[in-house]
Order: sequence, then structure tokens, then C-alpha cells
Amino acid sequence: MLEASGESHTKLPMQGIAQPTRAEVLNLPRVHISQHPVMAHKMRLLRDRHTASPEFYQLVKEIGSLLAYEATSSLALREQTIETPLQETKAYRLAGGIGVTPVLRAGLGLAEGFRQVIPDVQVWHLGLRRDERTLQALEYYNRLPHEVDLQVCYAVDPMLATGGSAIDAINVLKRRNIPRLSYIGIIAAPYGLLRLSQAHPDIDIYIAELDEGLNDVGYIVPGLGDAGDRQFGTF
Ligand SMILES: O=P(O)(O)OC[C@H]1O[C@H](OP(=O)(O)OP(=O)(O)O)[C@H](O)[C@@H]1O
Ligand SMILES: O=c1cc[nH]c(=O)[nH]1
Ligand SMILES: [Mg+2]
Repeated sequence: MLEASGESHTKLPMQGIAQPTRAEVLNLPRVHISQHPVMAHKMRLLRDRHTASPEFYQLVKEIGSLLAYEATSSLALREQTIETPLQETKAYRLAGGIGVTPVLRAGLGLAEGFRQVIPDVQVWHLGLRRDERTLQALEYYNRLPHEVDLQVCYAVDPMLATGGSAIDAINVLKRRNIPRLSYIGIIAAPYGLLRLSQAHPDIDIYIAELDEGLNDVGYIVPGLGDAGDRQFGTF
């Protein structure tokens, strides 16, 4: 994490940048903020600085499952006839392929949670790393297939801070011409949420909680720290 205690004349990346308040972004179109009490309970544990990496990773997976359940509630279904041990009956299956794109590294735990809900999801890995001096996202890994047959793809990344990484991830996915894209995150700052919503007004955005803002070095406050480092024990 970049320390705020460097040379006094060095401008920190978010210093002096105006940020919207929570109230100003609460009613953005296509933004869904979880209202589930189980989510709030898990978020308390996740944010706590005393939660160690193994439990933290487990919680990210569980929150990923809860968010997947919420985000997939409007997926299309196809009817089919099956036989129970007693008789034929109508039943339903999810229509079309579903993809999940974990933004490495921190998105990996969320994607695992997503797979607990929909095991046959395709996983498309995308590596983006935020340069902590400029806060620009840099792409360093891309395993997105070129032959695409998905009805929907979910970009998953726990932290929506300045929004740069999420905007870039959706840009990359849009080049694959998938009919429907969504973003799933755990915590958003109002600044990043507004930027993502304005850059990509055609996607749904699902988050667990909306925080107060970004500090001078671009970390979400109160936040949870570095979601990648906390999942993988790299401090
Ligand atoms: O909204 P932004 O300002 O772009 O910041 C958010 C990004 O920063 C974190 O990744 P990081 O660069 O720390 O990589 P990591 O997952 O490997 O830790 C996080 O997981 C997002 O990808
Ligand atoms: O607060 C933040 C901001 C970006 N990335 C993180 O992991 N945490
Ligand atoms: Mg990180």
C-alpha cells in the first residue's frame, strides 16, 4: 500500500479531487446494493482487521455466492420435460452460457463463490493491476476465449475504488460482443460507482455495500484494506 507519509511536496493521487457523496449515488440506475441481513453479518467479519487470510478468503467466497444469487435472479429460463421417479413434469434450466470474469487477483475468491452457485459457469481470467502512483489499471493477463457463446458474463472484483479497473474490465469484455454484461463487487466508493455507471450505463452493477469515499492514496474508507493481499496473505 502506498503510504501517505512521503515528501510533503509530492501530490497524492486523489488529493484535491472532488468526490460525490453516498447520497448522490444511492439512486443511480441499474445499481443494486444488497439489503440482505446475512450479507451485513458477513461484511462485519470481512472488514475486521483481525480477520486472518484463511477466514477472509472463505468469507469472500461466501459473499461471492450471495452476490451471485442476487445478480442471477433475472436470468432467462428454458422449459424442458423431465421424469421424476413418479411421472413426467415440466422443469426449467438456465438458458444459454454464463461466464464469470475474475479480475486478478482479488476477483478469484468471488469467482469461486459464484461457481458454488452455478458450477458449469465458464471462467475467463483477466489480470489487471492498479499502479498505486497513478491509480491507472494495467492489463497483464488475458485468457478470454475468442469463440464466444455466452448469454451473459459477470466481471467480479471485490473493490470498486476509482473505477478504473472495472471500466477497463468491461471494455475488454465488450470487445467479445456478449449480449449482456454485469459487474459484481463487494465494496464500492461513490466516486468509482459513479464513474463505472457513467462509462457503462448499459450494465447492471451489484455490490454488497457502498462506502464513504476514497482516501488520498485511493483506498476505500472505511473499506477493508487491500482485498488481494488479505485473501492471499501477501502484506
Ligand atoms: O477501482 P480501482 O481504483 O481501479 O481499484 C480497484 C482495483 O484495485 C484492486 O486490485 P489491485 O490492483 O490491488 O490488484 P490485486 O487484485 O492483484 O491485489 C482491486 O481488486 C481492483 O482490481
Ligand atoms: O481499498 C481498496 C482499493 C483498491 N483495492 C483494494 O484492494 N482496496
Ligand atoms: Mg490489491
